[in-house]
Amino acid sequence: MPFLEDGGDAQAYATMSGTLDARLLKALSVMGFETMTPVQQIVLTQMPNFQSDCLVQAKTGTGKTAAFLLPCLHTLLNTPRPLPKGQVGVLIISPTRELALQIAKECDQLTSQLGKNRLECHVAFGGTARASNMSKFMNGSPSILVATPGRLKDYLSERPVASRFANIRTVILDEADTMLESGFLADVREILKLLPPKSAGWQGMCFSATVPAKTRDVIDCVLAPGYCSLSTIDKTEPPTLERVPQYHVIMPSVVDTFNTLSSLINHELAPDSKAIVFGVTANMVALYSSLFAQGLTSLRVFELHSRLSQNVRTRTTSEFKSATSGIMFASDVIGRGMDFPNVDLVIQVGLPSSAEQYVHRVGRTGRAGNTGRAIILLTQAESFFITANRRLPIQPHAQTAAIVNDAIACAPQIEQAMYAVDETVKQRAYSSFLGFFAGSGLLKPLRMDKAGLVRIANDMALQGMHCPEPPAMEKKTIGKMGLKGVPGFNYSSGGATTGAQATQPPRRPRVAAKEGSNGSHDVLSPKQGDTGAVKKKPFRNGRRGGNASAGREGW
Ligand SMILES: Nc1ncnc2c1ncn2[C@@H]1O[C@H](COP(=O)(O)OP(=O)(O)OP(=O)(O)O)[C@@H](O)[C@H]1O
Repeated sequence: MPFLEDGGDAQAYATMSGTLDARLLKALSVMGFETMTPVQQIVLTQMPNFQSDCLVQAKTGTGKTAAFLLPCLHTLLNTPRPLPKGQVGVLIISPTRELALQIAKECDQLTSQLGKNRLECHVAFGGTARASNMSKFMNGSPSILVATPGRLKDYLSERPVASRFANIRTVILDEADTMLESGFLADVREILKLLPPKSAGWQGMCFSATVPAKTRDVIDCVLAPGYCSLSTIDKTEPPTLERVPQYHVIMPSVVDTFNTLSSLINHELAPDSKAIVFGVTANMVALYSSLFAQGLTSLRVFELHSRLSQNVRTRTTSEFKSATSGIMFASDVIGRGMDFPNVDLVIQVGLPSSAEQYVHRVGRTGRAGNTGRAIILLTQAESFFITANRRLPIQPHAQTAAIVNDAIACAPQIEQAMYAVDETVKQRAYSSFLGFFAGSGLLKPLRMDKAGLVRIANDMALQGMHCPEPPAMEKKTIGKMGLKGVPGFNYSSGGATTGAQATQPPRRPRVAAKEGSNGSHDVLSPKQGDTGAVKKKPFRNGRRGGNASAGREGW
């Protein structure tokens, strides 16, 4: 299918005959890739040569994976210095496990026509058995490795494994802006120290939809001076795809989240829809998913976040990829790069970690030339995100009033469904909500003190989750969140709650808050062998950093 974002003539892959390896061209044809996407075209026709260092920027969902795989695979297949057996020639570093698997799959498809000269592509990421994976790697002939930073660092710390990289030809950072953010940068630097030096001549490639100015400072970790910079993005355009109209729905407070989300889903989704709903923390996502699985939607409910086992994550990813309809409640583990075909709607509940993350999440729809819609559901207090990011083309949802009104009618059904949700799920969601806010740096710009945060969390638990009392919290956990001594908690002592100590009477809050899993958005924790944690600062100009309009009464 030709897919050019802005119209114009798509160049056929057939025109690359003689330039691109014939076996790769055959594989592209088998995959149904007849014409190049703009990023593929710019890389394959404008890079000085296929071995050049490059920084490539293109919008989400426009085919960056093939754009970085094709030049390096061509080089591997046509080099006068064939790769010694067992040596890794191409290393792709990806921020998430799911993305690593997706890239490896596309690589296998592109190398499917090599016959007995096939190139082995291996993956390495956390959450899987280290020993058996490593022995598979050591006993195989991996020419290509797709890895997440944590597990890769771990692999490289073993000398026999590191020796497999002595002939490395290309190092690729996918989602380069994430890989070069503070949470990951240390890992990336560490990995580069364990690889042959840049002076050994390997090619560096950095691909991303967004390249914030600050990441350019560190890009020289991977790219040699004078690298080629390519972009298919017109700087005057909004950073998301034009074909994805984007809307906001503003609800009064966080207590209204569940009813309003239900109303929004009723308004937006048809029986054949395929949608992703992003929540801010893994445990909030788990709550949405448990709630909506109580018969609130006729669509099949999928759940994906870091608190699930890797087996479940992998199975869910593959099932949602092939599903023709369904609703996936997800955290940022799939916020970037993941390609789920035919997603027609993306809903974001609460604040994304940054404007860039907002853009990446929107990019889960409207992919490969398809259409899609994106909606962000915020509380009144969180609506500063819209004004702080005017460059994002987010319009008020035309049916906001009806959606917010109909939320009231959804209340009885939500209440019933909430009773059926496991108390542990609610407790974890409550705790993650507190943890996120307490550690987010958002309290100050929202003019909310710690006692106010606990009050709002309790309101959400009592009125939103219909808990009989605020979920019990261990003193130790409260201390870790920096909330020691803050009134309003229902302390547990080794599992038993002492509810009388601090339960507040149910009270309709004037405002709301949002989320967090142990104080963090659910983006790849280095502990899970995935990525670095998101840095949490208040928003400003698209990044967290504070905003004058954020401090509404009630926060
Ligand atoms: N030349 C092509 N012709 C048809 N389909 C293509 C072509 N190139 C890529 N695709 C399809 O487009 C979709 C998006 O590709 P891909 O996942 O590589 O995008 P991306 O730019 O890496 O996205 P993100 O920024 O979200 O990481 C995939 O389903 C892929 O199979």
